Amino acid sequence: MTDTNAIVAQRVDSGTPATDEIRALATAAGYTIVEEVTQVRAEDPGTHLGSGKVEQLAARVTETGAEVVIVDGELTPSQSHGLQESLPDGTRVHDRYRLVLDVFGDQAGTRRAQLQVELARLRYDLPRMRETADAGWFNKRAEKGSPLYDAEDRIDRLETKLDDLPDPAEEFRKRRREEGFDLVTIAGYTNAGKSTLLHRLADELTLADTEPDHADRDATATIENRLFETLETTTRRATLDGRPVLLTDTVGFVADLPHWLVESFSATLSEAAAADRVVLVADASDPPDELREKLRVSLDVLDAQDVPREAIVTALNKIDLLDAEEREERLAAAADVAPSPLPISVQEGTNLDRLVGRIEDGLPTERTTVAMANVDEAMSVVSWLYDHANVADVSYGAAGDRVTVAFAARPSVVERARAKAAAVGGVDD
Ligand SMILES: Nc1nc2c(ncn2[C@@H]2O[C@H](COP(=O)(O)OP(=O)(O)OP(=O)(O)O)[C@@H](O)[C@H]2O)c(=O)[nH]1
Ligand SMILES: [Mg+2]
Repeated sequence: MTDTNAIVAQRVDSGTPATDEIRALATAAGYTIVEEVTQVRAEDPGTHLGSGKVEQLAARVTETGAEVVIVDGELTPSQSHGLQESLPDGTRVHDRYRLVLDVFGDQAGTRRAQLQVELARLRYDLPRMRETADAGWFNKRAEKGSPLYDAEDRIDRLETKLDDLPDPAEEFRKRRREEGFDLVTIAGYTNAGKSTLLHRLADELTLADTEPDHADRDATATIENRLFETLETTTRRATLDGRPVLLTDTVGFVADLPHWLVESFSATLSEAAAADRVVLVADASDPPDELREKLRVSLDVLDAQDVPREAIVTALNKIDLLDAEEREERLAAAADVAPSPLPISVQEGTNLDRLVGRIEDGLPTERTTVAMANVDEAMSVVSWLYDHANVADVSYGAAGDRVTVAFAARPSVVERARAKAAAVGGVDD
């Protein structure tokens, strides 16, 4: 964490400036905010803020001794440069994306996350380096040892390194999948309640939790630190209506997250692609337009990962914060972009049974029967099936010498049931 004084600057086209979110982000990145400067006007192509406002900002930087100016928005490389030139020497200018990268950087706990953040930073810095490079320097960019060459070279090497780096969590999931577990991934914007949902569902564990809780953060974290709380995927075992699944929590998306940044965290997104079901969690307490937009972006990201739409269950969380009219309004807004969104409150447990039902609906099942000789051991197979499958019917044939069980279960359970039946004298049906 840095301990640096910063001024927050925000420009809005119209309406009223609101700096809560950018302040929370800046604080999470370790900055002490000593001042804020806001403006309502059209964007200035050269310096983002209007020239009068930039002068005022420069004066405030001098008076407060702030080292950094944080602009709540995306600055083009030339705007960054233009703004920097207008501020006292040595003032650093960060935009919203740079800040997000700082927060990610501070919280990156594993080697993989650190490399991903470094890669994202370089992808962000590269066009800005090109912008500030003088012509002579720019022309030499192909030469080894020049900053641009080094940055491009490092990007290439980081991409290769990340491809080659074994991911223990991925290995774990792969193994479990081979053992026949269904995979359910929880995705969505930061702060939507994904981790809360994971814990809620995983709390209903009936089997021992086999994986260390590696990515859970300090429960005493301050409210500011809740943004991007999850930077590593966490997988827990959960039992949904008697069916064991692996539930994976993922890194939250952020508003206006540019694509290159999303791609830098594609390891987390590939979790979504590998899953049987994706629960897309949205914060229903966001204003309707924002809710709709966040869902749209989330669905785009999932589309880009080739997640089929049928595999997605959309949940509108935190409805405990809304009255009946607001709920209707949010549901209508969400339904514009995502089919049949389900209103839930993880905190109060509202509609979680319906959510579990919808998750289950899409999991692969096979309907079949096994038949066995009616011997004592056959009864233990029948009771095993009651524990692991959805048993529709048990019948004993006319002569009472055979047992036939009709059931539905995921393919791996079917396979195991067949093996068990064969071991106690299975007969062809
Ligand atoms: N009112 C209300 N708050 C909730 C509910 N579910 C979660 N929250 C709160 O929302 C905040 C964010 O929850 P998290 O579970 O950390 O969100 P997340 O989606 O994992 O966020 P990132 O890890 O940052 O992506 C926390 O303060 C939760 O207590 C809910 O149903 N109602
Ligand atoms: Mg989380």
